[in-house]
Amino acid sequence: RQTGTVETDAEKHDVEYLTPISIGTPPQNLIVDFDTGSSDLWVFSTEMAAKDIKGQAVYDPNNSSTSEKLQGSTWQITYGDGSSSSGDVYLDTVTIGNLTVPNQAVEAATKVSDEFTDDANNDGLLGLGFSSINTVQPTPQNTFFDNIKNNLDAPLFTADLKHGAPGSYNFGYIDPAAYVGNISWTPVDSSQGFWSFTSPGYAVGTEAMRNHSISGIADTGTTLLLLPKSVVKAYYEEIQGAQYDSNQGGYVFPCSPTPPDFVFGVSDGIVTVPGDMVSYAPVDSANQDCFGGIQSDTGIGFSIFGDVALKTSFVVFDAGGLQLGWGAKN
Ligand SMILES: CSC[C@H](NC(=O)[C@H](Cc1ccccc1)OC(=O)N1CCC(N)CC1)C(=O)N[C@@H](CC1CCCCC1)[C@@H](O)Cn1ccccc1=O
Repeated sequence: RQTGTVETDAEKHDVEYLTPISIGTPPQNLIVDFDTGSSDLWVFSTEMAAKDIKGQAVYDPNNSSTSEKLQGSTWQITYGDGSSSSGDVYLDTVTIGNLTVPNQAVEAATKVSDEFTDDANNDGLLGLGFSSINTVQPTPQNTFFDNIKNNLDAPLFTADLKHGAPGSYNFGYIDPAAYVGNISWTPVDSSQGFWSFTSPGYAVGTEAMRNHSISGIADTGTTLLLLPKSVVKAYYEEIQGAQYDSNQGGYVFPCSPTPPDFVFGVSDGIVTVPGDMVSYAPVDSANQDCFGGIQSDTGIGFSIFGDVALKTSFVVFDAGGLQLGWGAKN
């Protein structure tokens, strides 16, 4: 039985959290985005056109004595923000921290959309969703976590993302030093391949909780907290000068004073997103107006508890108990 831990770095404005992994023999080091909202491990590779690579590290299967091509297998993925990638598949050794999976499906990109080419810091994605939504054809492949979970002390991983500071992903154990008080547990519906749960209600600032079920997914790969239009409207109504800015594609408000906290329920507990974390980022160099970290989930079909919500807490993704645990950070 094993456990493992790896540090993840917050990019500017916590826009994404990037984590080092190594692939192949000898190990090739890449830095990727751990995404609990998807289930493919794909990386920039030597099979891509040179013009699509701008600063990223690439995986070279020919330079790994343990790589084995999964003949006839291909993959193609499109994300909620419209970005996409596709390619073919190798089995190879993948190591995260001190944990190694010898025959992990590594999806080598042959094509990526401009959003990925333009994100020089990100060499690929490591999906931590359920393997049922892996895109490899003809046979979907297991995620790193699914491959290793039976060798872990416990079939779970935790995300401890921080505001503007390195955080950590732990595998197989709950670090008691990472949280205070009790963890609030809520059941997960994995039928769509996501870490889906239903929050019983929310509150704006110091107001009383409103009974309003919000069904969504815990998604480390999404930057913002995307909620139902009615909830978002109720929140921004409490901020002087807040308005929907179609140019920015979301609600914008004066960066000061600090906006009210946003509180959402998790079964018998609550999670508080501090107002200063709701001011996602200044929209102009004058730093007058800020783009909101809480925006609408219109068109997605469910809410997304992205990094703005996750970085407030110590979050346990428990595949054994099929439950999510939210703990107050230490
Ligand atoms: C409505 S899901 C939007 C969400 N993509 C984001 O959150 C991007 C992340 C980002 C950050 C920095 C550079 C590039 C991209 O960031 C913004 O969209 N931002 C940040 C900056 C803000 N100014 C505007 C809003 C999204 O597709 N996530 C997926 C994983 C992403 C894909 C892009 C690369 C990073 C990981 C994924 O879990 C979302 N999923 C969740 C469930 C089902 C399908 C699905 O696909």
